[in-house]
Amino acid sequence: MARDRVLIVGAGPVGLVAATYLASEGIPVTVFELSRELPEDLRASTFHPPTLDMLDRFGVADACIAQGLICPEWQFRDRQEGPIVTFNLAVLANDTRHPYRLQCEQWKLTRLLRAKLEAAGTEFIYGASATAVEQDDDGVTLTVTMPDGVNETHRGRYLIGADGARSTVRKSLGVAFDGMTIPEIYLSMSTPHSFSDDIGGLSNIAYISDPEEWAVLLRTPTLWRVLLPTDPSQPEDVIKQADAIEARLQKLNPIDGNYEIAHCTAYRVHERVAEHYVQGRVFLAGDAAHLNNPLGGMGMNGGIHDAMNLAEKLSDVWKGAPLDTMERYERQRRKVAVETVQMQALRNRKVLNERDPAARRAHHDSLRATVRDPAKHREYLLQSSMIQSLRDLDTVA
Ligand SMILES: O=C(O)CCc1cccc(O)c1
Repeated sequence: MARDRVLIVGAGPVGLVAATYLASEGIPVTVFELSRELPEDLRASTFHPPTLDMLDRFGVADACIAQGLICPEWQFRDRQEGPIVTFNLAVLANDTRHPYRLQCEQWKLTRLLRAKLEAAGTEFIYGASATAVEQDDDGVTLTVTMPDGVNETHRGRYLIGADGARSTVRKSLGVAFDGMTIPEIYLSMSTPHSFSDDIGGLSNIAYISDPEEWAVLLRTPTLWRVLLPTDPSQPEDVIKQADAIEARLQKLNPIDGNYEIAHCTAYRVHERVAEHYVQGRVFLAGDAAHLNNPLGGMGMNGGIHDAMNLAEKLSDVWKGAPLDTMERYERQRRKVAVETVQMQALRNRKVLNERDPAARRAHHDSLRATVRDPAKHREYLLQSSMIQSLRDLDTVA
């Protein structure tokens, strides 16, 4: 007999949001995490308005807001021309309870959710490296290798793979993950240096276009994050060399003295969507199901939206709805990944590094016209804040 529970692989925001939803419905959950502790590194830090609205359900939105930075504005700038437009999320006041972007490190959310789950008696198994998933008519069997090298098997009624881009769950199901790798390496850094002290009128979130080297500047409660595209033919250790980083930051924003670098990573970026999100009793969510470039901060948010949609339907299934209810999860959320998130992320990258001066000018003019017109301004922000994609879900059978 299957142990009567849902197994969740991955204790990132996606896995823990799904776990919290299910636990709040009285459904027993076991969470498996590869690391020995919840990771505290700097990953996603942007929370869009509807994600905060969702987190309200668990009583954690206010605690994230208290630990984060409320950003009602974000900017599009150009390295040569300076500010092009400033979007103001206050125009969404009637569309969301949180008309702003919140900059808050994702680990603050996972800590809050874990505390809630632990208080509710949810089982966490750390250091568990998932190696295989099998299923039969009664349930699923997850095999994990523990830090001492011992293999364990765990049974459950259903399994959620929220185990990230290299998802073992997805691989174990043999689900294709087609798409492409972007021909750039992204160099992501953080520094305590305050860019807004040097650059007049700089918003806390700024996308800066340039035909040679676009940039993103993003402020978190304690640091500024900088994202730069990098030639992929260079080895990672060369890209991350201190003097190379210093030269690039000085070119972006010259200062006296050197930049202090708190954190630096270089990563390859993929645009991929899993062929299936649902295979019998096993479901994929977040990066395990879809990957896109980070421009626009849609990765973690989209993953949390997956987790809410999935958990709501799985909760119905647990209470007696047919298993094929889950197929609609795939139809709805896969469509969002392909038709909205991926398209938007690719467009964001294209406009940042547009080389044709006429096309660049046309884009800047179109942004200015959008911000000038209140209806267009709101419509643009409904899209970029991921509200519209949630509203459109109802149109999917
Ligand atoms: O657009 C966003 O919200 C995230 C873009 C970004 C900024 C800084 C570092 C990084 O890895 C991504």
